[in-house]
Amino acid sequence: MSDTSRLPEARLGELIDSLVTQGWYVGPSFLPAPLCSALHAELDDMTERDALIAAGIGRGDNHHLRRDVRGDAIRWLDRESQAQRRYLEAMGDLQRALNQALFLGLFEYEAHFAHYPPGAFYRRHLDSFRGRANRVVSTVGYLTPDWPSDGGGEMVIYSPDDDREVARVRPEAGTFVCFLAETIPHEVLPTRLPRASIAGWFRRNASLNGLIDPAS
Ligand SMILES: O=C(O)CCC(=O)C(=O)O
Ligand SMILES: [Fe+2]
Repeated sequence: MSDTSRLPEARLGELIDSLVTQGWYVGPSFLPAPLCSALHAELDDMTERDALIAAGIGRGDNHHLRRDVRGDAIRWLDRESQAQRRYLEAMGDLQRALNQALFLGLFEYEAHFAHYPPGAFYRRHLDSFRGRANRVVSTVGYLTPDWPSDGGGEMVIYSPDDDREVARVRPEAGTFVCFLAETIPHEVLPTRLPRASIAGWFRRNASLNGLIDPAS
């Protein structure tokens, strides 16, 4: 893996402009290729070792499995590998850039690996409900190289205003997507191939029923 995981200033600027004007950003070749392949190898290894857990929906007591809604298996990043630390460092750069440009007051980032086996999908949803949770900005980094055009598994982004499809993203290694968690509906179409990604969220400190920043 190369030495640096720093994100180029120009790409960060492009991302911020796009978030401001349309609420979402899609950046092909945004993440360094050596970093993606190290993370991909790590996720493959976790899949083989059965170290992933079926993803659910909802938070806290409301958490439950819904295979009719989402079919991925996940594992939260824990800084155990150099590749994870580099990815999180890059997200730290992004967090600083977002806070400086947009005064979002983001204070924390949480992220999980996600493996979608063939046939899996994630129905249309929002990552955060208005006025409830504290996820402000969503990110997805894709890890599978040479994704074919008939591989399925695209991420579809919808307009918050009129529900029209505004983007369809092939989950190709290096591509990075970022959007406003409370307003941008999106979904993952059924994938034909095993699909590898890291989904993450920048959070703002939120107070709920007198609890500061309740656990997710
Ligand atoms: O993997 C993707 O393209 C999106 C995943 C997603 O929407 C989520 O995990 O909330
Ligand atoms: Fe999502």
